[in-house]
Amino acid sequence: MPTILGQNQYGKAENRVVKITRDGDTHHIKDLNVSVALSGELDEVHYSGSNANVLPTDTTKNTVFAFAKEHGIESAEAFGILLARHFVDSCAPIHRARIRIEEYSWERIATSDANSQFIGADEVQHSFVRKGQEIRTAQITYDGEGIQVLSGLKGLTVLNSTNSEFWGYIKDRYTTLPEDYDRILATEVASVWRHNVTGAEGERMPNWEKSYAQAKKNMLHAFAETYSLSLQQTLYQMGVRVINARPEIDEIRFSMPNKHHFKVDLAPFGMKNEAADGAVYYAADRPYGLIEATVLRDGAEALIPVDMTNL
Ligand SMILES: O=c1[nH]c(=O)c2[nH]c(=O)[nH]c2[nH]1
Repeated sequence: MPTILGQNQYGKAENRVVKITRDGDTHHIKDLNVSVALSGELDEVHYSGSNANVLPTDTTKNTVFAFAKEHGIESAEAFGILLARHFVDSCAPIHRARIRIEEYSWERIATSDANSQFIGADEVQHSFVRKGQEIRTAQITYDGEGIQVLSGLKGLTVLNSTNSEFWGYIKDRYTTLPEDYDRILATEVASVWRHNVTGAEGERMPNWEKSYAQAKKNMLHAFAETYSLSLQQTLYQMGVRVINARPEIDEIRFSMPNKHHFKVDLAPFGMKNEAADGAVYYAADRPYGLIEATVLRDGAEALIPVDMTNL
């Protein structure tokens, strides 16, 4: 049976690069997990084993670390753009580069303790505690012409202890869920948004750090401020808020598990357990409802993949 090679890509995955920048005694930290995937004229290495067009994955790893030293890491997005352009523009057989980045954030340890050896300082300039909140993500793809920048986050867990209802749904012979007029709404937000940059010569890039902070802030505010009749409605409002607030973002997709909190039946113990009185809930971890949707600026093209598990 004749066979042919299909889609293929290669590169070094999960390069854990930590860059410290010193500003006098004040240190700054960038902590990234960078994965490189290259594609192009790579049929021969699969068919005959000829490595003539192969830039070793080991070299792609070295490039990540060397670029961190040479250029610094201003933001995950800016670093990813530099790398993607480098691989495609400097290596003829490579036609496309995809750089995926996870960023772990750190905050300074505050020491207002009188016994601290760092007298007078509220924060130790070189001591950090890992932030337990979300992981920031970025994916940059470059094909020699256009650039696509997807930014995002995952693991951002949020909860509203009221202002959420769920009722009026279809009821068939298998429906047992009681209608709820005051429930907990909790989810772990995973989101990816697309910037309307093209990579054209002379194009002004967004301030990536500010754009990220504002996108996150807007989605959190929308989560808190939406009186919710369903998680779907809340999700849509979160997307609307980001698109309306950030002109550089044209598309945003969310994957949000409904982290169910069920009121425990305390009737056997002669106790009422109502939301209005402050209830006790059982936090179930699975199964969970999984609510996913994209929100687009009117006229924008939907380009974020439906399955964003690996983004
Ligand atoms: O916000 C919700 N959306 C649903 O589609 C759904 N389905 C369900 O059982 N509970 C919920 N909650």
